[in-house]
Amino acid sequence: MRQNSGNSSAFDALLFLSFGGPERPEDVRPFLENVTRGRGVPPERLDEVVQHYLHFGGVSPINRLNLTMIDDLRAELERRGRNLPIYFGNRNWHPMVADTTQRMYDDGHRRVLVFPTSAWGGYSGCRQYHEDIAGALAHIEDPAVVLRKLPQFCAEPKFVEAAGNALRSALAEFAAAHPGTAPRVVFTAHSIPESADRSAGPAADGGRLYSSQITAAAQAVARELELDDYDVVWQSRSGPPQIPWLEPDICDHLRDLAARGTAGVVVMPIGFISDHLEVIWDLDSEARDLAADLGLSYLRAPTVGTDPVFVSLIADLVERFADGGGDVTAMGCGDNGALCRPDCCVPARRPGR
Ligand SMILES: CC1=C(CCC(=O)O)c2cc3nc(cc4[nH]c(cc5[nH]c(cc1n2)c(C)c5CCC(=O)O)c(CCC(=O)O)c4C)C(CCC(=O)O)=C3C
Ligand SMILES: [Fe+2]
Repeated sequence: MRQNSGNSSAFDALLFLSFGGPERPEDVRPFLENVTRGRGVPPERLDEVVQHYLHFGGVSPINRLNLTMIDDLRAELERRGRNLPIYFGNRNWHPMVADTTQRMYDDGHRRVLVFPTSAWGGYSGCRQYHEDIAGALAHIEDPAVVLRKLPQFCAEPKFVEAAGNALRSALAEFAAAHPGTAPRVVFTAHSIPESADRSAGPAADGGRLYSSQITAAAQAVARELELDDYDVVWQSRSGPPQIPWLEPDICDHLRDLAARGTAGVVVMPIGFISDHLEVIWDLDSEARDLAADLGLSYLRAPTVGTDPVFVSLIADLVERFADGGGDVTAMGCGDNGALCRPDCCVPARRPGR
C-alpha cells in the first residue's frame, strides 16, 4: 500500500539497517568471518571474541533489541499517522540487508529511507553502511530505486537528551547504592584505529570526525547535566597490538582512576544505541570485574535505544525526509550508497587487499 501517492518524491518504506549478530553457537564463527573479512583482525583476537559470544550461549542480544526498537518505532509512526512499513536488514548476519532489499523491491517499494543504527561518522559508523546499501542494490537494476540513508544523528538534541536521561538515571541509582561517594563519569565509545580516525570525515576538513563527534556528544550531555568533570575513553579495540587505536582504553583508564584514589565510576556507553555484546561483555563483564578488583564502585548507564525520546528522534528523522524534504546535504545522507562528500572516510589500505 503506497502512502503519499500524490507526491512522486515521497518515500514509501523504511529500512532499519544494523550490524547483525549471531543467534546460535554455530552462527558465531561465520558471523565473525563476515565482520572481519579483509579487516586484518588477528586470529587470536577472533578466538577470544568467539568466547565472548559463547559465554552468552552464542546469542547476541542485538537482533532482539533492534526488533524491539522497530516495534516501538512502528507504534510511534502510527501514532503520528505515518504508516510506513519498516523492514529490518543487517550488514553481517541474517536478515542480511541484500535479502531484505530484494524483499522490499518484490513488495513494490521503490523509494526507501534507510535508518542506520550508528549515530556517527567514520568508516565503520557511516561509510560502511553506504557500502552495505550499494552492495544490496548490486542485483537490482532499476533506475527507479532510491535507498536514501538518513544523516548522522549524533548532534541531534533528542540524541543528547536521551543520553542525558540515561546518565541521570544511572547517577541517581549510583547515589542510592553508594551514598556519600561522588562517582567519576566516564563516557565510552568503540575504539577505531588512529589511522581510521585521521581519515574520518571529508579529507578537506582534516579528518578526526569520529573522535570529535564522540567528544562533542559527551560534552553536550555533560553540559545538560551540569557536570564539570568527566572523561572520554575507548573500548573493544581489536587489530594487531602494534597498530595504534584511539586511547585510553577503558580498562587502562579504570586502573589509572583507582591509582589516583577515585572511589567510584559511572560508565556511559554513548557510542552505542543498544545493550549489544560489546556493551554486555566489555562493560558489564570485563570492565566491571576489573573495577571490583580495583575496589572501584562501578555502574554502567543504559544505552539510549529503549528511551521513548530516542525512538521519537528516529520518527522525527523519518518525518523530516519522508515527503522528499530534509537536508540531503547533511553529513552521512546519500542515495544508493553515494557518499555525502568526496574523499570522505576513505578506508585505510590493509595488507592483502
Ligand atoms: C565504530 C564502531 C562501532 C559503532 C558504530 C556502529 O554501531 O556501527 C561498532 C559497532 C559494533 N561492533 C560489533 C561487533 C564487532 N566489531 C568488530 C570489529 C570492529 N569494530 C569496529 C568499529 C565499530 N564497531 C572496528 C574498527 C573493528 C575492527 C575490524 C574492522 O576494521 O572492521 C568485531 C570483530 C571482532 C573484534 O575484533 O572485536 C565484532 C564482533 C557490534 C555487534 C555486537 C553484537 O554482536 O552484539 C556492533 C554494534
Ligand atoms: Fe565493532
